[in-house]
Amino acid sequence: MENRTNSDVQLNRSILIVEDEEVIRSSLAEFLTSEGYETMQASTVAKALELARDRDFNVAICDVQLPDGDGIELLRRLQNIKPSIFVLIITAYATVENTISAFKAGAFDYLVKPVIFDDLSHKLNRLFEYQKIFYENQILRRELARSPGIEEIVGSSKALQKLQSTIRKIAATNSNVLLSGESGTGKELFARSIHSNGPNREQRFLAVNCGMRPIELLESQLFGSAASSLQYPQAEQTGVFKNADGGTVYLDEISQLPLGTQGKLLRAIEYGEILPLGSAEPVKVDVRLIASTTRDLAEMVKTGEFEQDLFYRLDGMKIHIPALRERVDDIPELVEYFIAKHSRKMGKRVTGATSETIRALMSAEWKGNVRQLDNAIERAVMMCDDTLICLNDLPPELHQNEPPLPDVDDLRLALRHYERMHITRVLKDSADKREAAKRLKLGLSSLYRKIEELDIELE
Ligand SMILES: Nc1ncnc2c1ncn2[C@@H]1O[C@H](COP(=O)(O)OP(=O)(O)OP(=O)(O)O)[C@@H](O)[C@H]1O
Repeated sequence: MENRTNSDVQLNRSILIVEDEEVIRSSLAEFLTSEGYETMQASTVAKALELARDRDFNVAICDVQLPDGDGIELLRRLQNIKPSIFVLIITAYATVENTISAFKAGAFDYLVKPVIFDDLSHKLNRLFEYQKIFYENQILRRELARSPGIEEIVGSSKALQKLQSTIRKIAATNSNVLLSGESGTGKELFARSIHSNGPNREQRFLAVNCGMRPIELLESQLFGSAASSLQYPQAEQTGVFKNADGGTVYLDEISQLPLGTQGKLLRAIEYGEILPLGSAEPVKVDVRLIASTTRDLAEMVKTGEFEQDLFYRLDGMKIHIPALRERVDDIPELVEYFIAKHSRKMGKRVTGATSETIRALMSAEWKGNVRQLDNAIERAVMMCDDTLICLNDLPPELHQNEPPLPDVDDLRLALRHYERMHITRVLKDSADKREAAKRLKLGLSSLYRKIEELDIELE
């Protein structure tokens, strides 16, 4: 557990001043510098947004009337770029309308012109005090939510909710389970969750990778071996089936289990009995078996690579974990979770990602699924010099080939852009349009209509 206390929260004391009147702007800058703050100055909305993208600050003081827009609109756009920003609005008159619209838009407080420095100083002190408590609470909430040892399955897409509900039902039964899905989708995490929600949660959960070779080592790891027979002195003598007696054995990538070993496993399932290597004495065991596979076991039965009876024993309780690209709605939550995890580990204060970064992450292919996303975020947190991860912090392959993202706020245009990117990618990855339509869960004629509507170029 990380030893972080509330007093570790170090606030960034840079302030952006957005004011078109040069005299007011520079006198504010001079006063704030003398109070120990770092300042940046902008005279227009455009310049303020440019600075917000490039520089690190979390407080802005904005005039309500600017040559190219108004301060309230600027506040909204600043919050899009830096969601954690605190804004003080400067108004010419303290009218009720002005004040209400500033607070409604999310301003922390407002100042009336001419700005009284004492008043400004007082409001900034209050703001920084509040900001400190805000960050401390955020850290505490995360610490509480992510206590080590508790397996957390992150995401709330429809697919994941359905999966969680199936898992809860299956977990309670103590039956054997087969988890299928691409590498990195979270099969082991789900296996642990099944175990810890099951009746034998107090007992052990032991995992073995079925790709382990040579076969004797794998078998002695699984079923144990009589001491005299040990060719491999490092092998376990008791084996995981016995060590996990009463609990769960997780067989990772069961498709790699040699045929001979599959027969022995079937015996363990059917009769609750194992035969340690080099022993003539069967040993009784009572374990829940959870196996995972990235391959289609039914196909392997057809080609004679997988024992049919073992397949039937496992396939009854099969759960498929969808690939990450099939549940993109989980990505923002996973990103937040991994940012918190890695920034805590690295002692950094990265609190999120810009919306264009989230968009890029949601349109990536994620062949390595959640594991690849976890690695990408770890790298991004390491690269990030700000409080928010931006596109350039991502591994190059994740943003170099992206078509330019629309610089628009219009939701319909942004969705159209995303839809176009998504359909183009699925088309590229599919053998033909029929397959693409199936993957997109669209009728073939709807796919043709989309291609035309969205002006998608076909290769
Ligand atoms: N929904 C999730 N929430 C949080 N972390 C996740 C989630 N899914 C996967 N992970 C994390 O992603 C990584 C890969 O998951 P895991 O090892 O369970 O995948 P797997 O499908 O068993 O992979 P493989 O087939 O390669 O063994 C782990 O660090 C896991 O904790």
